[in-house]
Amino acid sequence: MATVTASSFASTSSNVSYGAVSSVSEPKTGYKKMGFGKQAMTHNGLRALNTVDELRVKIMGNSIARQARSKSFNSTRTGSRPAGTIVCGSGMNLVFLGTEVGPWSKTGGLGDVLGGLPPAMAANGHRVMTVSPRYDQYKDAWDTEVTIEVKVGEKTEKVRFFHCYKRGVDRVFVDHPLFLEKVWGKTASKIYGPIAGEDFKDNQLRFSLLCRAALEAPRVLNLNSSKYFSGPYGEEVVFIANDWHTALLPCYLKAIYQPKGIYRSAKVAFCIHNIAYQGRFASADFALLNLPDEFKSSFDFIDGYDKPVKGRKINWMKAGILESDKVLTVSPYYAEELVSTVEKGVELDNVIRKAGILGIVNGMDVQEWNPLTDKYTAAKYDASTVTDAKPLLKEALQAEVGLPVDRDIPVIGFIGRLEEQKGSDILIEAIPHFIKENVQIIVLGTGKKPMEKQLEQLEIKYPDKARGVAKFNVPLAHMITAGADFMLVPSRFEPCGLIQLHAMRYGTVPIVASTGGLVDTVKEGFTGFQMGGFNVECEVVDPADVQAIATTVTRALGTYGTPAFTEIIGNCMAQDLSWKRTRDRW
Ligand SMILES: Nc1ncnc2c1ncn2[C@@H]1O[C@H](COP(=O)(O)OP(=O)(O)O[C@H]2O[C@H](CO)[C@@H](O)[C@H](O)[C@H]2O)[C@@H](O)[C@H]1O
Ligand SMILES: OC[C@H]1O[C@H](O[C@H]2[C@H](O)[C@@H](O)[C@@H](O[C@H]3[C@H](O)[C@@H](O)[C@@H](O)O[C@@H]3CO)O[C@@H]2CO)[C@H](O)[C@@H](O)[C@@H]1O
Repeated sequence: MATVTASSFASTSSNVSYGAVSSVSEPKTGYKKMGFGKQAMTHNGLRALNTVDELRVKIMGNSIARQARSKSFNSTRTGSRPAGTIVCGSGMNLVFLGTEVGPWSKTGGLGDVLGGLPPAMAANGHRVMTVSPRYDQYKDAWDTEVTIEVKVGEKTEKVRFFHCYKRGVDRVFVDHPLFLEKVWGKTASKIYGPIAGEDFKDNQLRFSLLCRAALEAPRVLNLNSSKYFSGPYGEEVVFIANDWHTALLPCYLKAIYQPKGIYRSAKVAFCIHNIAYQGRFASADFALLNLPDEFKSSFDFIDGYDKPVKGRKINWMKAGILESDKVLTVSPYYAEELVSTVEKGVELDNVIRKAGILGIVNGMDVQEWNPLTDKYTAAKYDASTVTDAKPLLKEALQAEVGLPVDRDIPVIGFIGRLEEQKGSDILIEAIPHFIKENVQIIVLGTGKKPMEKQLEQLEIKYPDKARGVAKFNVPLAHMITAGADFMLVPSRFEPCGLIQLHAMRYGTVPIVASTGGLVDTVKEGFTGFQMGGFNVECEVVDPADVQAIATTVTRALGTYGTPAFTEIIGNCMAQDLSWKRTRDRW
């Protein structure tokens, strides 16, 4: 069988060539007609397929090509492959769909996963594409000049695809004013709404368009990105839809494509990164989605809340769960939690129980988060030099945020979106209980305005001890991860959490709430400190949780500078936290 090794991708830079395109007319495609026009693009790297039939011929050819390839991979490598056949390596054609894809767009961990997991899957021999919105004029992604037309709401929208090839992955960006003109690159804050907590009114249309485009991309983009794969991905595809924004993909697949004989064997995996965001809307909005009535029951949902309307509504995530072939989430413990109670499953526990769920713990992007090469930190280090580097990095961090510079004071960091999930409100109440210790604390986050205000108060209340930075600041996130001694993760719930993974790789000891992936990834006394589970009610700050933070922080500070602390740092840094660890399960 053909195998593609990680190292063969490691050095692969993009060899996508779009050639001379100036005189090429645009292929206008209309799904309604199921034809893609006859104007094939003549540039080297990419052309639009002429007809659906042509696509089918290619796919049939592909299975023949695959049989031949299993006899001799070398002949494929040396270029004897017939032009236009799809080469799938030994793996599958994977198409990840998400609203965030790092480093191009990110408000949090979803962007990290869509950034880091696909290259790991590519290195495992799969052909991998990600599809996400083009929120900015990305300087590294080129116009494929392939356009399609899709029905969104009551209108037919023209969508254009941009593309680049990085780390073995075809990164496809969906270009439409609903994304770029709304967001203009402000992807840390404006992907979902004008401000945190407020959604764009047309989000259903935006994400409907995204799902429609994602179903077209594997068919219409004739990608020749690497020497291992060529031609369109075709129909033998596994889609990996991520979170509620992508829940329409399995629905459109079943409603629009499969009845026409297209994507017959395609499968959809639906990955839940956060059950807290489900996409609940008024029932009447079902009409916007352009789905047949038989899908209504998958969306139908009743809750006791008035938002966005009282009582009966539609729930995108529910439909994503029910209409997909496989439901995944980002850690085994979170998978258990989701089906354990109504509260932890956020009223979808019964639906998930019915569908079944598999939890696979997240990996982290060890390329972006590497203490030996980190472009944002002043000293580079690994496990053998961590004790020398940490004091320098700590001093740089203290100076950066304006705290007294003193390498002997243990520093605690916090990084996260300021939502109830992350427990920053509990932390704020806990700080007075431990701030009298020899300690400094630096809190970085953006999100809900009242929580940002709480952060900004820290400096006023504890000028020599605490700083709150209400900004989305990637360099500072790296500096905190490297320069702090402890990383506090006081989440009410945490599907997986990447902060603690980043921290451990940098020899920064995590102090975590015992929930979700924090349970799976941080071992009490070995790689960090567990605080116990917190009250998941978001409206209250439970005094017991405040106390748990204070007690555990004091306990952790007690180990600072001891051989036990050094051992924990060593244990943290000795782990393989990369996607390699979990990609086989995926
Ligand atoms: N102000 C700021 N400035 C700079 N960087 C910031 C920042 N605030 C957050 N970040 C970054 O955003 C990422 C946060 O990732 P997490 O996985 O911890 O949480 P999130 O809740 O967003 O993700 C959800 O999805 C992921 C992926 O599945 C799950 O791990 C997680 O549990 C789930 O809640 C980190 O890379 C962090 O550095
Ligand atoms: O990567 C970080 C997270 O990004 C996603 O979460 C976003 C969510 O999907 C959006 O719907 C929106 O959430 C807002 C929600 O819709 C609104 O009703 C209100 O409750 O405020 C929410 C926050 O603004 O923004 C979320 C990001 O902030 C992704 O779904 C998560 O898995 C990721 O954790």
